Order: sequence, then structure tokens, then C-alpha cells
Amino acid sequence: MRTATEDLFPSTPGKVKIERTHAINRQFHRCFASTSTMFLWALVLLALTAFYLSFQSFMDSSTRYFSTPWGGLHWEKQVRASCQTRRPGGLTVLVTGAAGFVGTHVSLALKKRGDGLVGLDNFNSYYDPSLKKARKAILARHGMFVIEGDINDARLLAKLFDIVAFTHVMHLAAQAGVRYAIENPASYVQSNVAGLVTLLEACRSANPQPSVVWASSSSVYGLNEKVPFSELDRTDRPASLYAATKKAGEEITHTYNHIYGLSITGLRFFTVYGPWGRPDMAYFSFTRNILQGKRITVYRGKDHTDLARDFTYIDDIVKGCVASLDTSGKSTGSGGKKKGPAPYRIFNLGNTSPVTVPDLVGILEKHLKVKAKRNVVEMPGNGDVPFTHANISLAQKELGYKPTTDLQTGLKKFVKWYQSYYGYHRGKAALN
Ligand SMILES: O=C(O)[C@H]1O[C@H](OP(=O)(O)OP(=O)(O)OC[C@H]2O[C@@H](n3ccc(=O)[nH]c3=O)[C@H](O)[C@@H]2O)[C@H](O)[C@@H](O)[C@H]1O
Repeated sequence: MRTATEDLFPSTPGKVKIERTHAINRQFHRCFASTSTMFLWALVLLALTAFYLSFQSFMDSSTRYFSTPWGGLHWEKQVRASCQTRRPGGLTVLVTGAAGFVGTHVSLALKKRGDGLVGLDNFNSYYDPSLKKARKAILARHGMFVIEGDINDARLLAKLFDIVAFTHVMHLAAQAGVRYAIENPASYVQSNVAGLVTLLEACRSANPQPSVVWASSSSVYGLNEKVPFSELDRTDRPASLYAATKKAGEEITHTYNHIYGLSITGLRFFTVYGPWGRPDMAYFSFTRNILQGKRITVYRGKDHTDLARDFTYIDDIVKGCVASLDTSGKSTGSGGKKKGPAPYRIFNLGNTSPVTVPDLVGILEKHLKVKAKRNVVEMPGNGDVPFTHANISLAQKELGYKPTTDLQTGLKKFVKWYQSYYGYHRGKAALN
């Protein structure tokens, strides 16, 4: 029988040592076993987390890949079919901003005469995208495919130039609107500067290089007071960020012409209006408000002078665009290298007869047979210029450009379209 003391202090110290060692070992093993189990669990957890994360990233990238709205054999077939020319010597044109106002009209004119073209448009929500979708549907009926994509997507542009040998690029995609630049300056830089450079990069690398015709703006004349505005006048005093980005575009395109031999034609459009137009523009929003019995705001100058614009009808602009494509001359570069000088041109495309904003409202009242409720307020300092007036002699000489539609006639056609499109009376929209 062992005494309590023996239990506490055993007589055989060695045995005690052994037993203690065993006990420690057991504890150690238990402890080790539980630590290694924990370690194993931790490893399993780590592995699971790593697997989960990589699975997630795989799913993300594959979703991105598979959800790309362009690409694939069917898509390429559509692009190629849309670019088929239907006349000898027909042009093959990439039209950016094809679902836009000017883009749609120019595309239809080209398609109707047998050129091959494909459109690109990001269908952004600057104004009602359903109007853009409706324009796209009309183009589709005429056999033109409009890709939903952005000019900032270099991969998409490279792909397009890879599968089609474009002879021309009609670049009309842009962030438009003078006053909206106060609200969203970044969108102007994104589209009119970054997007333009991305597009020009694709053009200069293409083989063959296309000729580029693109939309600049009358707004580049800014604070110029010499009338009518000539291409030789100063354009270094823009009054809005919109104007500044268009002016930047003129300089940027010059660089690409100089370094890479790209043929460039910049068109300074003067307040283009007409059927299927832009809802953000005065003639369009005035029409909407007048018909809805809402007040319209008419701006006037600080000294109570009326503002005036050289409003230019869309059909005249289309003729100027098509003539610019036809006379553009070739780009000279290949393999991204310039082989010789290429044309660099800038033209005013205006109407040469400015009309005041109050007179514009008067014409709309007459065609709509509704009196407008006017608020006349001083022009806010948000980028507007008091007047525009185009000298078109250069375009006349080089392009045979000769506008034929006055504001009375053009607005009559616009009002007819507007009432038909928005269901004010029965009838078919003019462009169909
Ligand atoms: O040629 C261009 O380069 C530009 O033309 C167009 O700009 P703008 O000439 O400013 O046209 P637009 O907005 O129709 O205003 C017309 C007049 O109505 C006045 N205006 C305007 C709105 C209003 O509520 N009240 C008003 O009096 C206003 O003060 C102005 O006097 C394009 O939008 C632009 O993208 C660009 O292409």
C-alpha cells in the first residue's frame, strides 16, 4: 500500500521519471495531435479559401469574357456582311456614333448609294437611348449592322480593323452639347479626347490606313467676333469645355496626320437640326415643351441682344460629309509608319444665314400652331457664345458644298417628323 507521501514523492524516482515522461509524452502527443489537427484544418481552410478566390476570379473573368457584347463567328459574319459594297469603287466605312443624329443620316446616305459600312455606338444615356435604338432599327432595315461598343475599347477597334479593310472612318461619336460640360466635364475628355486618341491609334496601325473624316464644331471659334467665321480665323479662345475638346481634337488629328500620314478632314458643324435630331438641343426641347404647354427659356445677351445661330439642316450636312469622304485623299502610312505627306483639311459646314433664337421660336409656333410660353432670361455664363455665322467658301470650292434648306423649310420637316414619331398625329416617320 502506498502512502500519500509515496504518491507525492514515490520511492523509485526513476520509475516516477519514466511515468512522468510517459505522461508528458502522452500530453505532448495529445497536444501535438490536436495542434497538427488544427494545422491540418487550417491548411484545408486555406486551400478552400484559395480555391474559392481563384474560382471567383475565374468566374469574373469568364463572365467578362463571355458577356462581351461583341466577338464570335456570328458577330464577325454580321460585320463582314454589313461592310459589303454594292457598287464598283464603293467605300468601306467605319461610322462611329452611328446611332447618333448625324451618324444615322450619313450612314443611310452611304448605304443607299452602295457603300459598305459598319457602325459603332455606345448607346449612352446622355439623351433617351430609345431614340438611338429606333435609329439603329432603321439602319438594320437597310442592312447596316451597328455594334454596341465604345471608341475607347482598343481591343474592339483592333478586331474590327483586323477583319475589315476600311477605306474610311467617319468619326461622329462624341460627347455633344455645350452647356452639359459644366455638369459632366469628364465625359467630354473621355469621348472627345481619350476616345479620339484610341480611335486614331487604331487607324494609324491599320493596314491599309483609312482616311479619317470627323466632326469638329463651330464652337471652336469661341469668342471670335469677326464675321462670318472663316477657317483662317482664331480658334484659341474657346468659351466652353466642349469647344476646348473639339479644338484639342483638331490639334490631335493634326499630330496623327504629321507623324503617321493619316488623311484627316475635320468638319466644323454649325448647330445641325432636323428629323431624328438630338432632344437636348433648343429646337427639339422647345418643340416638346410648347406641345406640352410648358414654359421655354429663351436666353439673350447681357446687353439685351438676341442670340443667333447659323442653324444648318441635316440633309445639307450629310452632303458635306459624303463629299468629304469622296474627296479625302489617301492616308500614306503603313505598318504604323508615314510614307509621305497626307491631306489635312478643315471645313466649315454651316448655312451662312444666322437666325435669332426668338425667331426660331416664332417659326416653331407657326408650324406647331401653338403659342409658346416664353421666359426670357440673361444667358448664363455656362459656355454659350452670342452668335455663329459660317463662311463656307472653302467647302464650296473643295467639296461643292451648297446648303439649300432654310430654317423655315427645315423646321417644317422636323415638326412633321416630331409629331409623327411622338404620336401627335398618324403617319410614318420621314426617314423610313
Ligand atoms: O454648332 C455647334 O458646334 C454646336 O451646336 C449646338 O450647340 P448650340 O448652338 O448651343 O445649340 P442649342 O443647344 O440648340 O442652342 C441654340 C441656341 O438656343 C439657345 N438656348 C438653348 C437652350 C435653351 O433652353 N434656351 C436657349 O435660348 C442657346 O443659347 C443657343 O443660342 C450643339 O448642341 C453642339 O453639340 C454643337 O454641335
